[in-house]
Amino acid sequence: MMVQEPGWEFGLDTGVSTPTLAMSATGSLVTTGSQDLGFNVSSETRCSRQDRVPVSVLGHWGSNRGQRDEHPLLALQHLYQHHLVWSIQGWTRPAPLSFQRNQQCEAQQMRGTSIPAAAAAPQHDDGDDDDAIPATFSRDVPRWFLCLLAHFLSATNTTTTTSSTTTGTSSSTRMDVLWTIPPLLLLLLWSSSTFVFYFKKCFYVAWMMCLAVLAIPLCLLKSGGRDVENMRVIRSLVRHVKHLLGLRFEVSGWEHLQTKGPYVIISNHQSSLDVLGLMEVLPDRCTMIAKKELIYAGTVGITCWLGGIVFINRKKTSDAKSVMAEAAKTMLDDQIRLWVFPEGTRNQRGDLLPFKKGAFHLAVAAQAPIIPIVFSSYSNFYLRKEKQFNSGTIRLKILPKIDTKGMTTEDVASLLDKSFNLMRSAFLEVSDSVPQSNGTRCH
Ligand SMILES: CCCCCCCCCCCCCCCC(=O)SCCNC(=O)CCNC(=O)[C@H](O)C(C)(C)COP(=O)(O)OP(=O)(O)OC[C@H]1O[C@@H](n2cnc3c(N)ncnc32)[C@H](O)[C@@H]1OP(=O)(O)O
Ligand SMILES: CCCCCCCC/C=C\CCCCCCCC(=O)OC[C@@H](O)COP(=O)(O)O
Repeated sequence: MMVQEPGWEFGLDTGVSTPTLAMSATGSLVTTGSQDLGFNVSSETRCSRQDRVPVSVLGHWGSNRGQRDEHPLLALQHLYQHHLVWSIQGWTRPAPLSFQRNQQCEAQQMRGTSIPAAAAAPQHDDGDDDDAIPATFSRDVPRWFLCLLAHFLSATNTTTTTSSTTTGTSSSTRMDVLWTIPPLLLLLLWSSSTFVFYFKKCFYVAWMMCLAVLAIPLCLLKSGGRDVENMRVIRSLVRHVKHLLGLRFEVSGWEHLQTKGPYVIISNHQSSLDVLGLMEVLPDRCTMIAKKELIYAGTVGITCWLGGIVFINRKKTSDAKSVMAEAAKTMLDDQIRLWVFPEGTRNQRGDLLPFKKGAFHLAVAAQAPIIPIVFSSYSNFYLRKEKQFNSGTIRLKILPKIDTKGMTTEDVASLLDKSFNLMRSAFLEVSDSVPQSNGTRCH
């Protein structure tokens, strides 16, 4: 249900007396849990201290609790009770909000959908009445944070206005602005989980790119070119990245990786973060099958090529099949292990996607065993839609090998089914028992 409900105002107490603080209050209401409440409140405005920001409430109340037809304001009230946070330009901290009915639209609203009494009347926050919408939310965006932001904005403003007249003043205010950036960054990291989400993602990609710059000469020195042995270099360079992102791995079933000779590892694929878990358990002489687009990922692409990664064109099955048939031969000739993501794409839907057949054809062609590895669900610390990237624990479960000796292409379908069922139940099991995220503050 989409409901447009104009004429409600959020009073936004900025806590800052400067009239220069301009805010674009475009945001969405999100819960700290993982429910998709699908409720948006948006407004673009400039405001100063205690301005009332006119917003239109646009939303659909899509929880799975049978409340679809609920009035959006009642839904909003409900959300408040569930500790939702108000996000302004991506800062997801509870902001001091107050609620007031816009007189101009009163008539319009009376004609439209009925408005629940609790939401319609301005309320007073007595601090312990959880059933009403409080008039002012006391879980403030810290005042000093807003002061610093205001300082930053006014310093930027001063720089623009003074730079044309006095060079000295301009450079000192520029220094002022520069000095404001690190604490501002820290404060944003502290106060906004959305900012943390983007920051960590950008940091991850940038850091991996930098590590790859280091990896390229090291790989060339080690092997003189493309060689699976370069994966040792890559593995040791990537191992520490988990600490920087606040991630922890709990690995079980190490003994199943003690298999000699070539084998095919299959695992579920949730995100590019899988690389961290992969490097945690990567056996010697093991490389991966990857989509060919990865080779164009700058320094990371070059490193992947140097590590002997086999690139396939997923859009051309015949090409992919012949590359994988070649890989089966190389596995045997060079005693190599291959890691395949049989889902064929990233998937974070809380279950496994149906498997593609390539990995099983590969194992049968090389008569090599399959070792399934399951990564627990990332949903307890990483939510792409909700822009959450907290610290967390990932369970990696290495399952016993599945032999393929004597199998032919006829057996591929049953081999796939067997592997899928084993991995699916292991995935549900490890995801169920995985500890919850350490919270938004522990990044
Ligand atoms: C220092 C720091 C630096 C940075 C450090 C970087 C670290 C370095 C980490 C890298 C980490 C990489 C991570 C990448 C992760 C991905 O790139 S995931 C995406 C790429 N991977 C895959 O797609 C693998 C899985 N896909 C497959 O196996 C698919 O089967 C294929 C081969 C692509 C074909 O796909 P499809 O045509 O869509 O579907 P599918 O139904 O499976 O096959 C169609 C037909 O072909 C047949 N077929 C399929 N495969 C074969 C085969 N091999 N032989 C014979 N017949 C076959 C099937 O039997 C089927 O025929 P029918 O049985 O139905 O008659
Ligand atoms: C053309 C660009 C390819 C994307 C690579 C972006 C560069 C990322 C840089 C640093 C991250 C470090 C490790 C990267 C390895 C991630 C490989 C990956 O996760 O590829 C996605 C692929 O499994 C499935 O792709 P789709 O889900 O079908 O889409």
